[in-house]
Amino acid sequence: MSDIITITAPVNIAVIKYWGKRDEELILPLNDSVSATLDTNVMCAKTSVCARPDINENEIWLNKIKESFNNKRLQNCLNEIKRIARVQKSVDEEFLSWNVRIYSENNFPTAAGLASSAAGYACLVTALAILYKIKTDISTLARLGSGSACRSVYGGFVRWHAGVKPDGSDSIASQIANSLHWPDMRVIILVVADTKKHTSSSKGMQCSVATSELLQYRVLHSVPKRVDDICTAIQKRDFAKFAEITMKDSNQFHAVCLDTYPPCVYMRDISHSIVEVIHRYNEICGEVKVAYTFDAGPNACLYLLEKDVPEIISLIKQVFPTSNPEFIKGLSTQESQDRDFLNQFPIKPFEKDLLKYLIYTKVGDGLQEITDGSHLLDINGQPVG
Ligand SMILES: Nc1ncnc2c1ncn2[C@@H]1O[C@H](COP(=O)(O)OP(=O)(O)OP(=O)(O)O)[C@@H](O)[C@H]1O
Ligand SMILES: C[C@@](O)(CCOP(=O)(O)OP(=O)(O)O)CC(=O)O
Repeated sequence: MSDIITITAPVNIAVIKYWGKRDEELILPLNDSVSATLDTNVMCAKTSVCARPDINENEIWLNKIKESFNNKRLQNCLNEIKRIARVQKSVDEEFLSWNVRIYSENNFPTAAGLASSAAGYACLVTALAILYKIKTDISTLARLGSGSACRSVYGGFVRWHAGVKPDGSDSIASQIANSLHWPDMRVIILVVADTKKHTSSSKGMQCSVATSELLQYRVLHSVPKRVDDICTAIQKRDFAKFAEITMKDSNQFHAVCLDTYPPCVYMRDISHSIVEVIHRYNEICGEVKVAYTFDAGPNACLYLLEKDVPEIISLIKQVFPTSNPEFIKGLSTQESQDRDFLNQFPIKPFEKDLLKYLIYTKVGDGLQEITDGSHLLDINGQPVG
């Protein structure tokens, strides 16, 4: 019988996007990417695992529902961890013969373009690596589940190095700066839709690699310089530069999606309206105070500094009116009292409830092992509650 191992893992949102693989099986990217890891107190995946002789087949439960284990990525992760355990002789053969139960929950919408797979796989492989007592680079294991998951292993600002080796051994994530480096950096996620998206990132990027000429240009000419420049901007805490690169990279990524044949359309009218509002706001301020970025979905992720949060929240509520009494989730915040500024803002309010809610959060730490006993499985390996 094994102990129960429980891990929490964060979501990460890329500012230089990963889009396109050079190896589908090993999940090796065409380009480096850079992200910020978000606070697990607001958004996280939590996973408990155990191995027992009385579990008849490997099981995975996601958000209280038993899912099929017949999932290639999941099996690749488990097989690789067991292979390493055999090589390192970290557990005995009997332990290796037992089946596992994986029980995972996300405290935010799954498969909605909010990086659930990143948090989920980072959590899962870390819990299994501890269960099988192996010593290895966790980001490499997480990458086998979902590329972007390798960046959720670390807190703060993270770079995933594409690497050049065919076996992927140099395709790993590393920390650029920890979560305390830029303490006033804040993140607001504007949730337009929290339902499952039509074209998964995996399918979408496969199609882009096959058909988009712009993707080739992006990989060769745009990303290398942007990655260097944004790492420098992060080191120097140069918000204006960080923001400009973030927005340009999001725009180019979605241009690649449209250059894909047939096109992958992830942004919606409301997404484009958010882009317009942010550019108008920055223009009026005479400096770049807020950046937007969009993953493979319509939801916007805004990066901004803490001092500007009240004004931006008030502006969003004015331009995108809501009837949701619980519109703001996450950290507590205040709103701006500067009615003059808001009254003079040149974009008139859109129709009500285009935005479902927003999540206010900050840059946070990476993975954490839960040692206070709040597991999702009890001592008999059964789901708690
Ligand atoms: N906590 C979890 N544990 C294990 N697997 C998970 C977990 N959360 C999500 N997943 C896996 O990730 C899949 C969702 O990945 P998908 O890439 O479609 O969406 P997303 O990660 O929310 O969006 P994106 O990657 O575009 O930001 C789920 O169907 C499931 O297989
Ligand atoms: C747009 C993105 O969010 C794409 C993420 O793609 P995934 O990591 O979900 O793809 P797979 O490796 O196929 O699982 C950009 C990013 O996070 O860098």
